[in-house]
Amino acid sequence: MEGPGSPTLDKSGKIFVAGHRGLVGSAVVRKLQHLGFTNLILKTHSDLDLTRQNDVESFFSATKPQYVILAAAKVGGIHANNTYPADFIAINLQIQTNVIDSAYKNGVEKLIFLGSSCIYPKFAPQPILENALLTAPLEPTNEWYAIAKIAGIKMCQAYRIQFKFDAISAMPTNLYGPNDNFHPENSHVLPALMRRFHEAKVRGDKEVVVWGSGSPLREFLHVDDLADAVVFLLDKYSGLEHVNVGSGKEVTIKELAELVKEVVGFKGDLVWDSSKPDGTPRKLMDSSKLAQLGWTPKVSLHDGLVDTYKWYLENVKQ
Ligand SMILES: NC(=O)C1=CN([C@@H]2O[C@H](COP(=O)(O)OP(=O)(O)OC[C@H]3O[C@@H](n4cnc5c(N)ncnc54)[C@H](OP(=O)(O)O)[C@@H]3O)[C@@H](O)[C@H]2O)C=CC1
Ligand SMILES: C[C@H]1O[C@H](OP(=O)(O)OP(=O)(O)OC[C@H]2O[C@@H](n3cnc4c(=O)[nH]c(N)nc43)[C@H](O)[C@@H]2O)[C@@H](O)[C@@H](O)C1=O
Repeated sequence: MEGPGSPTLDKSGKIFVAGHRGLVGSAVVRKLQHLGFTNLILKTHSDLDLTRQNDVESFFSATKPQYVILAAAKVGGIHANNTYPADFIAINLQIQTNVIDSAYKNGVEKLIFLGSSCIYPKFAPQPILENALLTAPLEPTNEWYAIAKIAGIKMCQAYRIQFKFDAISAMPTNLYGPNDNFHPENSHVLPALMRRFHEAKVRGDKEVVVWGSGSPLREFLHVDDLADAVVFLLDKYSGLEHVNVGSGKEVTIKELAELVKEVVGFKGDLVWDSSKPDGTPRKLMDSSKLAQLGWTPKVSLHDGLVDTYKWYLENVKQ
């Protein structure tokens, strides 16, 4: 699944993929390896804790990467964001500040920072254009994470303006795929439901509980598409403004739950737990800027779900 044209990036150049064992980082590594990049710098969280400024500075000064893909972050679904606000703001601010600053100081040629569609106002006009940023209040369940991500965008812009550092930002929509987090409470909706339906099918349960009202709309993108877009932007884009990365297709949570149920093969009923938050009612991004640059997604939600469930069966289930 490749974007148009082969990247002009130096395939033997050192690329530091921060967060390479996560959903996004692992997909980026697969993509880079497929394209023939040979010099990937990969450090686990225990090898290098990116919240520790001195360690990050020593790492950059010793390795001098040419490119940086910043996919390490404190990430989670609506419950995790709502329950651990201090972690979501502090860890993300620390990681991104350390990495962006050290990358600049150590001569990195290009850096891409990953934000999220939750940076936009809760009631932003839909589909959401890049210029909706900072025009109205955020969704309260994830404002701490969103504020950190907005600070990351602004830090890339500030370093570009003051130091001519080629740091860009991509704003992905809700992602899913291999190496997602399938934690029962702290994950995002899609992996949470896949696991819950699978376990209910195995146990022969009659019902599965789904959170909220089912009415919120979400836009989902397969992580292989996102990885393709990240490499595309690293290669082709050097602007001040962040770039939305979405599929352009949205479903209600009820429609998503029905789709996951079908793919997993669970035959029982859905029960809605209205004590759980819905979060933002709708967050469909306008990704026409990326389309005009020459990139469009390829993986349909149905095919992506089939692919992810196959991965889940082979890698996660007990
Ligand atoms: N998943 C999604 O739906 C979306 C994700 N994004 C963005 O994409 C990026 C990647 O997210 P995703 O892949 O889903 O997240 P994951 O949680 O799957 O991966 C995050 C990675 O970061 C690493 N990490 C976390 N803290 C540290 C640290 N202190 N030092 C070193 N490594 C650390 C984790 O390692 P370990 O597990 O060992 O801690 C993990 O490998 C994030 O910036 C996120 O905001 C944007 C929109 C949607
Ligand atoms: C990517 C994005 O992800 C987060 O925002 P979110 O889109 O609201 O995240 P979510 O995937 O957790 O929920 C989507 C919807 O789905 C409903 N829902 C039903 N049942 C389950 C369920 O079982 N688990 C979860 N998590 N949600 C469920 C849930 O109630 C909500 O209405 C941000 O915090 C932030 O991290 C961010 O940027």
